[in-house]
Amino acid sequence: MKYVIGIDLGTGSVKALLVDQEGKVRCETSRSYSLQHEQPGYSEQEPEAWVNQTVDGLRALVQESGVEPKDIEGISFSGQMHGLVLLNEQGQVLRPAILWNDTRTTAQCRTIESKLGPRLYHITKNAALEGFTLPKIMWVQEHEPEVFRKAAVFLLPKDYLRYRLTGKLHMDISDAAGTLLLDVMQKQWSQEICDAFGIDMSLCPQLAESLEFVGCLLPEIADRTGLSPDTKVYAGGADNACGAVGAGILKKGDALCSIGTSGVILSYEDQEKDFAGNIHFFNHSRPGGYYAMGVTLAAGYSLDWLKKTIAAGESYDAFLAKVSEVPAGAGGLLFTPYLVGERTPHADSVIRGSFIGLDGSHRREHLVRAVMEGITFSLNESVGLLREAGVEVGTIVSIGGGAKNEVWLQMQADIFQAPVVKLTSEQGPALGAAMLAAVGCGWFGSIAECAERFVGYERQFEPDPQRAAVYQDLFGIYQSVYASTRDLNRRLQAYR
Ligand SMILES: Nc1ncnc2c1ncn2[C@@H]1O[C@H](COP(=O)(O)OP(=O)(O)O)[C@@H](O)[C@H]1O
Ligand SMILES: O=C(CO)[C@@H](O)[C@H](O)COP(=O)(O)O
Repeated sequence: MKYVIGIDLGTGSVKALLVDQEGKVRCETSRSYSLQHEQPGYSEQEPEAWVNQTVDGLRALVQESGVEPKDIEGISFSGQMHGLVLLNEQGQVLRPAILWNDTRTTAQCRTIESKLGPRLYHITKNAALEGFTLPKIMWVQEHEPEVFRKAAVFLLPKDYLRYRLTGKLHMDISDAAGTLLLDVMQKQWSQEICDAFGIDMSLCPQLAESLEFVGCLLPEIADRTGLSPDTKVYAGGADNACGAVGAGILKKGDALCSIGTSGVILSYEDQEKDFAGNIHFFNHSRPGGYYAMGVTLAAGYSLDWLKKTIAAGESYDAFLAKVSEVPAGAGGLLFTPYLVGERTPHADSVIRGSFIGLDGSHRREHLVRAVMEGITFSLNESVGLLREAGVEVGTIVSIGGGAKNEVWLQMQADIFQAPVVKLTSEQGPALGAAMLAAVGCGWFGSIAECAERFVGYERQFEPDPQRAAVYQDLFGIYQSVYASTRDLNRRLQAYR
């Protein structure tokens, strides 16, 4: 039997999956690392921690699986999007990576808008948002000019990891689409955007398709992990593109809900479509494909925050056990998940979360249910934007940590008013990365062919008409909380 490895470089941890030719997960490991929030709105990570934890996880994967290293044919990657890694001429990291959920770049976004006007959307198909990479590059240019002067190339997180594993510098197109420097339809770096902001084109790395073979493992990495130096490495993709691959979202009409640290609603698109910048539009890992996506910045993060705050040390199952005892609507308690600001539909780095309607009778499970509902309402705003743009959102495949809980899956069906499907084996973007390696190795003729073997659907959750009606009503109230708390949060900003 032959194997491939899929690596997902997430925000909280790196996960490695060893998958066989039947699509069965033979072994998995996970290693975590921390986030640094030096100031409110800042979110950084040390790229060296990604490398060390990945190498450690790979070594454990090889050892625990007992598989012969020569039988592991290929590796590919999925990674948290948008994070800025700057390297000097020698390939050394110049400063900590500035991550997707860092919101310090509002001023740079306004500069991008005023300088490029409609050209930004025309070229990149996206709006200027704090999380994207170009504003981060501009922030370093303005605030750390001595660092910027030394910068020879920029990479995204999983591209840096791949560089350290292979010694080869590339960025894959699905991830490059989230930089605001890529001409998304032409799949080329935009000279016009680089010129507008004094960025030398040499800062942009060589582009690769997700399925492209980029090299083999460095001997030093093979030594440290126990893998063969002949293991073939394929470029890989953005975590949301890989999540889509791993969930079989590969043709028009397919839609995905992912609840990880962030939350995502995504639909496959087979051609250019105008979302007027309200929704992200990126290249898919399937060659020639695209996807439209709305993002809730603090989805799983919000539930994690509540768990850490009121139930530290408890398992998720224990923490969520009583949620099913509380009816839809959490006893009149509403939560907005704006703990780190918001992306879709309110691109707002200043807004923060609220509990509205707290009552003396509310117990812990009301808070927990309200947080789960608030996250799902936020994702429903993205479902609404897709539907308004004419996308038919039918069945939605649900992945990520949020898909582990059946009450939450049913809640998704009731709030989205769409059937929600759970995968047989929910491995998230790491499985998508393994599938890219499997296709790269030539096991299958296409990603779709691989998905037929690797992706299975276990159960479908149908919307319950009564609960759907309750949620529809509450959703209207939820939507008005943003406008009602916007100015309050601006006034509170000084106290953060
Ligand atoms: N058993 C569970 N039930 C419901 N939600 C869970 C469970 N376990 C984790 N989660 C949620 O999923 C999130 C982590 O999801 P994951 O897909 O692993 O995230 P990431 O890839 O961003 O690190 C947590 O923040 C938490 O909110
Ligand atoms: O910013 C985005 C997408 O635009 C995020 O989805 C990141 O890609 C991080 O994802 P998770 O760690 O939550 O999976």
